[in-house]
Amino acid sequence: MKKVAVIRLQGLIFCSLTAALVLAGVSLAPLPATVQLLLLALAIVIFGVPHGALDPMLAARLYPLKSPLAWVSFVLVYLLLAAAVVLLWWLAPVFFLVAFLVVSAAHFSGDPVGKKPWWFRFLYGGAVLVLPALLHAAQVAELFSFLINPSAANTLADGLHLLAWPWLLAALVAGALQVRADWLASLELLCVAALATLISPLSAFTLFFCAMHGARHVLRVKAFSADASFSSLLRVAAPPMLALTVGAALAWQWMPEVSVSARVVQLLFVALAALTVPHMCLVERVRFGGWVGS
Ligand SMILES: CC1=C(/C=C/C(C)=C/C=C/C(C)=C/C=O)C(C)(C)CCC1
Ligand SMILES: [Fe+2]
Repeated sequence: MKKVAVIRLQGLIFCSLTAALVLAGVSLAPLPATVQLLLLALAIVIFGVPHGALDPMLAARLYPLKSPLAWVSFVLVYLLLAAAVVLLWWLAPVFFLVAFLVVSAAHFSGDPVGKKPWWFRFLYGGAVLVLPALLHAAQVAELFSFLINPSAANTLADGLHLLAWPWLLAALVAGALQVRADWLASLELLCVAALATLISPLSAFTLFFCAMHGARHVLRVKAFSADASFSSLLRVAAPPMLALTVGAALAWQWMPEVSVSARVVQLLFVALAALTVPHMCLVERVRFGGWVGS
C-alpha cells in the first residue's frame, strides 16, 4: 500500500477508535483510580513512547554518525538535554509545566498530513492540551498538582478552562473550513477535539498519543528511512526502550515516598517532557526539512 494511503488508514482507525470510545462512553471507572492510572501509563509506555525510541533513525539521516564515538556523543547530548529538563522541573516547576504544554502543542501540530494553514495546525496541537480543561478541569488540576504546587495547578487548569470554549469553537470552525480541502484532516481534528473534551483527561491523552501521534510518527519514520521493515524498526527501538525501563526503575527507587499515583504521574510526564526536547530537536528538523509532503 502507498505511504499516504497507509497514513490515511491510520487516521481513519484513530477516528473510529475515538468514535467508539465517545459513543460507548467506555470508561475504566469501575477500576480503582491507581489501577486505572497504572494501566494507562503502561499503554503510553508500550504503544506511545516507542515512537521516540526511533530517534536514532532520524539522527542517522541528519548527521554523519559513522563511528561508535559519534554515536556515543549523540547519546550523551540526547541524555544531557533530557537531564536539563528534569533539572528545570526541580528548580522551576511552574515554568517547566507551562513550557512543556506550549512546546508539546507545537510538537503535536506536526501530526496533520500534507500542507495545512498555520491556524489549523495551531488549533489541532493545542486542542489535545487545552480542551481536557473544558469539562474535566478538576481532574486536570489534580494531575498537574502531582507536578507543581496545588494552588498553581488550580490556576493553570482554570486558565486552560477559560481558553477551552473559544478553542473548541475555533477548532470546529477550522475543521469546517478545511472539509473541502481535506475531509480526513478535518475529521481528525474533530475527533481529537471530541476525545479531549469528552473523555477523561488521561484516557483521552493515552488514545491520542498511541493511536494518533505515536502511530503516525512510526509510519513516517518507516517511509523516511527508505521503507525499513517493521522488524528493523523494532530492533532500533528495543535498546532505548530497555534503557528507559531500567532508568525508570532506578528513578522509582530514588523518588521521595509520595503516593503511588503521584510517583507514576511524575515519572511519566517528567520523563515524557525530558525526552520530548531532544526528540523535537530531531523531529522538527526533519519536519521542516519536509517529511516529503506527508
Ligand atoms: C501533564 C498533563 C497533560 C499533558 C501532557 C503532555 C503535554 C504530554 C506531552 C507529550 C509529548 C510532547 C510527547 C512527545 O512525543 C494532559 C494530557 C493535558 C493531562 C493532564 C496532565
Ligand atoms: Fe513525538
